Amino acid sequence: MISISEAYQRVAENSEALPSVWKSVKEAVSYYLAEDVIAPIHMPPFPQSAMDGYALNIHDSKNYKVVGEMKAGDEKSFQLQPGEAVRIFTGAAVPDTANAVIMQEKVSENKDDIILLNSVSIMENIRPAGEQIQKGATALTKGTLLTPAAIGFLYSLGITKVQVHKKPGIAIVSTGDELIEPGQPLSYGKIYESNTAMLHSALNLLHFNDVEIYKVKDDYIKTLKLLESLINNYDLIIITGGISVGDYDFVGKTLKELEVKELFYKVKQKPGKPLYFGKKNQSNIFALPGNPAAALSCFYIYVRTCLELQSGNKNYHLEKTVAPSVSEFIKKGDRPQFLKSILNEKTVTILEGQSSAMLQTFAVANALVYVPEEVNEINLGDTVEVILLPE
Ligand SMILES: Nc1nc2c(c(=O)[nH]1)N[C@H]1C(S)=C(S)[C@@H](COP(=O)(O)OP(=O)(O)OC[C@H]3O[C@@H](n4cnc5c(N)ncnc54)[C@H](O)[C@@H]3O)O[C@H]1N2
Ligand code: MOO
Repeated sequence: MISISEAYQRVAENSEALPSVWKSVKEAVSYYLAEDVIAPIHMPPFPQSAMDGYALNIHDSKNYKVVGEMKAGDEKSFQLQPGEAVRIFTGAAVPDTANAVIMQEKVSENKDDIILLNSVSIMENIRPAGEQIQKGATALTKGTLLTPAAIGFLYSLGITKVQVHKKPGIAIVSTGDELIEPGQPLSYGKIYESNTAMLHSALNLLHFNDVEIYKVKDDYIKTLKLLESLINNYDLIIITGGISVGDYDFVGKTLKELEVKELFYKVKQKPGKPLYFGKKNQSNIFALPGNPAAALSCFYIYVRTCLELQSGNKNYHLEKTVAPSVSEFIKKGDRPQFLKSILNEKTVTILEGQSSAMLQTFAVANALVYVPEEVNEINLGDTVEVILLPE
């Protein structure tokens, strides 16, 4: 049995960024750039007016003659002499012969001329060509997360395709003879299968949408055949259940039979002791405990880390904070523990019902309090480490 930090490190060391693929920018939100993006144009592409007003060729007097009009999109050009102005609107190209734009609120307008009510400074309200970025400069660097703002920026440069790290293709596998689909009648000894829907929704929440779901009975041959068909066809395989030591727990045995390289099996933690992580060729494989709350805890701590690193989020780390506890807790046993909790602005509440079979508590939690091995109890006001959950 290895420690949490050792297990975490093995996940981090064995989750390489996936190869780059070309992706349409409009579908690239939440992807990470695999290459620097170079600006193909100046932005703005021309000197641009930041205001509705008048573009001026400045001279000594406050009177200007208005010789024409430029609205956004106009392709006209004007040769302004000192003392001449054009009526101009926000976003329009400022004539090269103008050296300031004055807001219309700061002039008195007559028929063909204007009088400035304020002084004006050179380049006022003109966004020079390339002010935001120059043609040939690096617009976004490799490793950048493509947010909606980044998508907009790329489009503003006319870029419609980028190289991003592929996101993992993911298979979720549920195992167990006791599992019934919701919608079917529940017979004695059976429970509704909930882990695949839970993990699928956690993946979607984190922007991993290339997911397929498989279900298999507690049957050695069927499990072997299914896992054999998935290995090499998915970047990440997440199995739930059947990883403990029972006679009908076939996951570990079949992974061994399929020559998956075991990176660890069993972590000194609660919940999630029988967590397994392995690798074969391009496939990373997690076997999560079947107990739903244990499966989800392991997902947030270990599987998510693997997914983020595979996606090129090389600076990923668990989001943590510290907060004073407003609950008491006595730890049984010596395994470090992750406790379903509610973190608010100032304090953290450790919830009742921490069993790894219970999801009711998890359903209202937004954080996990981490209780290290050497800590046996948490008292009111103790500062505790808190891992934030995605919402
Ligand atoms: N002798 C020992 N027994 C157990 C040990 C141990 O060290 N020695 N470890 C216990 C711990 S800790 C855990 S956690 C569980 C993990 O067992 P498995 O991963 O083999 O999971 P299963 O036995 O298949 O299922 C456990 C539990 O979860 C329910 N389950 C499974 N899959 C689903 C699903 N898709 N949806 C909803 N619920 C599911 C299943 O019905 C069981 O109740 O092992 C302990 N045993
Ligand atoms: O790991 Mo188990 O989740 O302790 O019940």
